Amino acid sequence: MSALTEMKCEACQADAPKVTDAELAELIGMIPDWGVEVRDGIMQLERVYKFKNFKLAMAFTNKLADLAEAEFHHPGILTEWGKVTVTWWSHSIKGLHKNDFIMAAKTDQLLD
Ligand SMILES: C[C@H](O)[C@H](O)[C@H]1CNC2=NC(N)=NC(=O)C2=N1
Repeated sequence: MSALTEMKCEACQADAPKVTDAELAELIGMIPDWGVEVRDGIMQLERVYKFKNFKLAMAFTNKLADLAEAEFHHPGILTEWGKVTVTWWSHSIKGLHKNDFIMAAKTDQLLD
């Protein structure tokens, strides 16, 4: 159980600061299975989860949807046969907020 999974997302206002480079370096080290991608200039966290079939991939997707609703912070999700690609970033600031790292850690917990 990492410190991130103990935290709750905070309401992310449009003027909320993006994580600094130093915060990014510290936080990404707490979610070692996640990578950083930049798409259309927006920094995002991304991980691909592998499953035995589509039914298991979909079950994971539905659990993730419940988590997102509970935290009111929502991922990008690509669900395919045997894999789910999850992407976290904060729409309101067009970049990464601590919320995204919290949600990535909580996404990993869905596998437990
Ligand atoms: C309209 C806006 O996207 C929503 O109000 C909330 C809910 N979910 C959200 N999810 C994410 N990832 N970022 C947001 O800024 C966000 N804002």
